[in-house]
Amino acid sequence: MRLDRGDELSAGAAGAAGPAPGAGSEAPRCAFGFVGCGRIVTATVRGLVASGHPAEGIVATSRTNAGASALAEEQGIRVAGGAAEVVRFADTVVLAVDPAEAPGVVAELAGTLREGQLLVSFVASYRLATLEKALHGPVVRAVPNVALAVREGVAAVAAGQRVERAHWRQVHALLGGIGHVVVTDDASMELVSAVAGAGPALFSAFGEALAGEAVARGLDETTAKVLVAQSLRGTGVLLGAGMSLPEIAGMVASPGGMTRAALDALAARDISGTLGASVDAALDVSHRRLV
Ligand SMILES: NC(=O)C1=CN([C@@H]2O[C@H](COP(=O)(O)OP(=O)(O)OC[C@H]3O[C@@H](n4cnc5c(N)ncnc54)[C@H](O)[C@@H]3O)[C@@H](O)[C@H]2O)C=CC1
Ligand SMILES: O=C(O)[C@@H]1CCC=N1
Repeated sequence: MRLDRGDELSAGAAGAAGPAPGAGSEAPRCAFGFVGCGRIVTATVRGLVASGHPAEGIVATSRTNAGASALAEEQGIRVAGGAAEVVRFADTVVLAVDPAEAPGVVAELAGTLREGQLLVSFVASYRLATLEKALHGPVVRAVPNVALAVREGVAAVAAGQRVERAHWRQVHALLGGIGHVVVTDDASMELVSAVAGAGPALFSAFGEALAGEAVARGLDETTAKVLVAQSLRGTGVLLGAGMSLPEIAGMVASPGGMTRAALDALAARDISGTLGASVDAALDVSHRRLV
């Protein structure tokens, strides 16, 4: 639902709280406000709500508000009439628009953020220094991934110079319950995006290729996909149980057995070179659009 009046926020169909349009002039404060409401924000909000965060404490806006309204229908969050309204009602503002849109949105936000109000940017290829120069306030750059949706995400974060202890608490409130938070520096963020932001897509592509090879050799497609998907999932659970990647490989590969032969074939065909080309391709895009 889009609001008609700038001082009110609406709750989606699944949300219980929030002033009805036409009621009072002050909406309850929202812990998190999202400017941009696409794939990564959907993942973040699903994770937050699944972890018990009240949906009425989340507000979002998107270009036409189609994305924000869809997420409001699904999760019960509030929809704001635009970026300025998100800033007005949220304690922490999260910027998650396309990189090409970010400079314009940041210029719009520059005049509206309150003194000391934290902005967390998920925008790829958008340097911390550029954000700080435009906003003159506390800013954190974060590279999350979509596994936040199931509270198994990872997010690397780099903090600007005006970030204080209280802001770190806000960052942990946003990301700490839905993913592993790794503190890093801005210079590492392009690489982080290439391996972890893109990570779920890369592992999915690897699984698709593996299943495809089984199908090409005669296994039916459904069976192949189930086998590979569950192998991928099980590997993740083993990692979560504390095993390292080499330990998992070592537990599978019997000396002189099938897995050892399979791993050797991968190494002989330069799996590192293949993945290196993938990382380089991602970095190339990132560096070309870096601002
Ligand atoms: N999808 C992912 O796994 C990850 C994405 N990111 C970054 O997060 C940002 C968002 O990514 P996605 O959610 O995948 O993109 P998306 O294309 O799914 O969503 C972009 C959202 O921004 C909104 N938007 C665009 N221009 C706007 C404007 N001027 N004002 C308000 N809203 C506007 C769109 O309406 C849409 O809701 C990008 O910068 C991306 O690089 C970072 C890490 C992971
Ligand atoms: O594909 C992209 O450009 C963004 C950054 C990392 C994940 N998604």
